[in-house]
Amino acid sequence: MSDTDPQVEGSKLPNGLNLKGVVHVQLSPSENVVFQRKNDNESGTHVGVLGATENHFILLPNHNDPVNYFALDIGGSLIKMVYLVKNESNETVLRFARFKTADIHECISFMQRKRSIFYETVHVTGGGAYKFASLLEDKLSTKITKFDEMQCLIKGLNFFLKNLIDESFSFQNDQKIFEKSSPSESTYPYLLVNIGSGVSILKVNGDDDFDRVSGSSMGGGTFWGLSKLLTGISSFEEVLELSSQGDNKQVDMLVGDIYGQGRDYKKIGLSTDVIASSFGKTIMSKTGEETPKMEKADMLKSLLYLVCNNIAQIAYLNAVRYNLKRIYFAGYFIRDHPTTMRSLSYAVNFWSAGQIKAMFLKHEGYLGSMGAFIEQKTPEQEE
Ligand SMILES: Nc1ncnc2c1ncn2[C@@H]1O[C@H](COP(=O)(O)OP(=O)(O)O)[C@@H](O)[C@H]1O
Ligand SMILES: CC(C)(COP(=O)(O)O)[C@@H](O)C(=O)NCCC(=O)O
Repeated sequence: MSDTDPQVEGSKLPNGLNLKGVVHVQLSPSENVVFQRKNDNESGTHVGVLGATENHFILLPNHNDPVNYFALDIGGSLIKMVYLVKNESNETVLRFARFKTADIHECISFMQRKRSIFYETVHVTGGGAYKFASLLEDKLSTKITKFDEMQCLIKGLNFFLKNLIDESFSFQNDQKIFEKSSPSESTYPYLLVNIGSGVSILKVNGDDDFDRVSGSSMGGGTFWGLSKLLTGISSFEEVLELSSQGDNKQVDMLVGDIYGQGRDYKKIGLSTDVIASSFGKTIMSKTGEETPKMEKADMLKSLLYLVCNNIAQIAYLNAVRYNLKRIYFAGYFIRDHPTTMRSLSYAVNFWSAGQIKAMFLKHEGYLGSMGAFIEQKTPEQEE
């Protein structure tokens, strides 16, 4: 285990969560599986193949109140859960779990099994807060408090940035370059690009001050859906693994394929190996010739580039539109996956000629659920 230095001195949120001395703990993969199974004492419906975030937990050494808290972000693809438990040493820890939205019953059983503690309400955000409200209230016999998904994303992101050292990093030459991420006034404004099933783009001006400035339907759902259709693979982890072994040049039409091998289109700054047309090689066969057979890995690499390049370009254009120099990419799509982070970083750097920085987050997939966890009921919601 490796601890980071506590950064917050004695803040206590209105909901009673004592954040003094918050410590971020990262487990090695083997420790993590044992840890999760041993402490949860269950077969591990949500454990499966873990995302990067489930290899962490956050220790709240000064929070001694009874532990009674769950928060959910129910999106188009996945349910992300943040919950508080006591560990073997009776310390309070914040933990992270995910379920497929389509398997919401597994999430509900997980919460039912932890029913030894009483909770007055469950904080829920994302579209599923509305879609599944009565199911959750019914099965959990508790009240659901709904929170706005965009508001929760910002709350969660600012919480992580303020309370954890090493939350945010850039990805340069395949290395994570961590920033001391205590946000000062100069952190704002920034752009948040949340890549979930779809993409939401928010300009964040301050702690609670933001506008959703753009979005795109070409997001994580698109990549995952087309990957399934192209390859028949039904595990997202397998898709990511295979994509990193692929060679997109077998599938994409490059500038050099159009201008002649090795030739750049210098006048407009396009080098020979720039993708001219994603998936373009598929249509380069002569009349009467069969469409060339493509390897799964190569198609997946090409598809990942297509989706990442498109998102990065829209992000870049919005950053220029609002004169922003820093873009945080988040959402469960990223999965700490080097090819994804490399591709988003490369594209932002390419389009902005190095003027705009792509940033990533350790808790990339849990901004909304963390936000819902710390969010408070407003007087309107009480009524
Ligand atoms: N194990 C997984 N199963 C399904 N999708 C996954 C998985 N891991 C990562 N993803 C990606 O994450 C996306 C969902 O991201 P998320 O931020 O949870 O969005 P949403 O809130 O819409 O569910 C999926 O569309 C897919 O691209
Ligand atoms: C509707 C959503 C906010 C839902 O969030 P998600 O479950 O995808 O995380 C998101 O999918 C989105 O912003 N889609 C893009 C819509 C658009 O601006 O074109």
